[in-house]
Amino acid sequence: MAQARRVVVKIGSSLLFDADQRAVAADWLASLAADIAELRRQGRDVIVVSSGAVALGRGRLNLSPSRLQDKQAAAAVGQSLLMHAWEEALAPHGLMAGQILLTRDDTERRRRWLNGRATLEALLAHGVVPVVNENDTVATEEIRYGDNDRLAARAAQLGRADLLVLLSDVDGLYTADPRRDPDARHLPLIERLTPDVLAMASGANAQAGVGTGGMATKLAAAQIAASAGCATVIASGLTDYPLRAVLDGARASLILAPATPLAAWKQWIAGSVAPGGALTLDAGAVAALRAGKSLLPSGVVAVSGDFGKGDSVRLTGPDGARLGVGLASYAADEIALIRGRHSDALESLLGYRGPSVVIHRDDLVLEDR
Ligand SMILES: Nc1ncnc2c1ncn2[C@@H]1O[C@H](COP(=O)(O)OP(=O)(O)O)[C@@H](O)[C@H]1O
Ligand SMILES: N[C@@H](CCC(=O)OP(=O)(O)O)C(=O)O
Repeated sequence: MAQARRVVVKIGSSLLFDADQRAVAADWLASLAADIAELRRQGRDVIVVSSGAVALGRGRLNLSPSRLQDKQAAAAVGQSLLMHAWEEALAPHGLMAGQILLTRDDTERRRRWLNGRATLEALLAHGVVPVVNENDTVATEEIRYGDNDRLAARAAQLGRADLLVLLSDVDGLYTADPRRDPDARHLPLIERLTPDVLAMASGANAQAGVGTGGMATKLAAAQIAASAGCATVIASGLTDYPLRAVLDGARASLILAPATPLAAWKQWIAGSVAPGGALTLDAGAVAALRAGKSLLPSGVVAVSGDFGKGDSVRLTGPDGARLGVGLASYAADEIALIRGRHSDALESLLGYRGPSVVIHRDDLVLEDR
């Protein structure tokens, strides 16, 4: 955590909701908010993934829903209570909360993904703490995450975080469920999530009552995060100032990621996307890209194919030589309009203010010469 540039912190319902008081665990949340403020003072971006809407809504409505639509109704009531709690906790530190509600669909469709990513970046640029939860009111079984551990991993991927912190009621991964097996050993460092490691975790803890995850979903989340170049820490949220405790050396489990977020993102672009079109560039643009710059509209000579914003496109030089592949910030018909033009002219040509580049350098993978 002391090295991370961008941290996603996930808080489960059982930590945020005080079941005895049937209300937000306000003092604990205030201590977590102080930790978040401290991380931000250190120059780190923080994204929160917070459960608790269903639990809070149940309390307010005084019902124990079992049908999906009743849980969704509880979430609708509880989500505003949840955001209010975050606003109140962050305000003493001069911080604002910004609500982001996602379904699995939003993180699987590329255009929505890019929009979500842009919003997240804009919130962080404005100094806001994004507070992410599942969009429970519209999520049906097919498009639900169901637990916020995996949602948190997707948020980490969306935000290109380098650390995901899953705060739980247990201080990390053990060789077996420590509630059931007194001989279970704590594992401080997991270099790779092998099948043996994955088999150590069991599913949801029926006793806990609120929350849906269990250790198995935490490891599933850590796997998603690792593939996006993000390490995961599983730590106890049962103490006040839980992030400070981890920084001070409290027992926790660290699951490493094999690459950096940017390298993982570029591998994904290079490997898993079939290009939907092509751009021919002039010699100046080729030289600029080789020097590590983004692609400006002025360097695009020709567009082919019918691709949308966020789709991958092949890039070729003026002589037809293959240059690489990248994700387009604009659709093919828009690039046809703005190609060869200066970035200043884009707004009047397109009728809205979009990105100043056709392909951002982070979204670009060049072939070796
Ligand atoms: N191998 C394991 N190591 C640690 N905890 C485990 C393991 N297998 C199962 N568990 C259980 O997972 C629980 C954590 O999951 P859960 O209660 O869903 O957390 P949260 O509500 O914080 O998401 C622990 O309290 C523990 O009983
Ligand atoms: N979106 C739901 C949370 C789902 C859930 O319980 O997740 P978790 O606490 O990770 O087991 C809510 O806000 O109540």
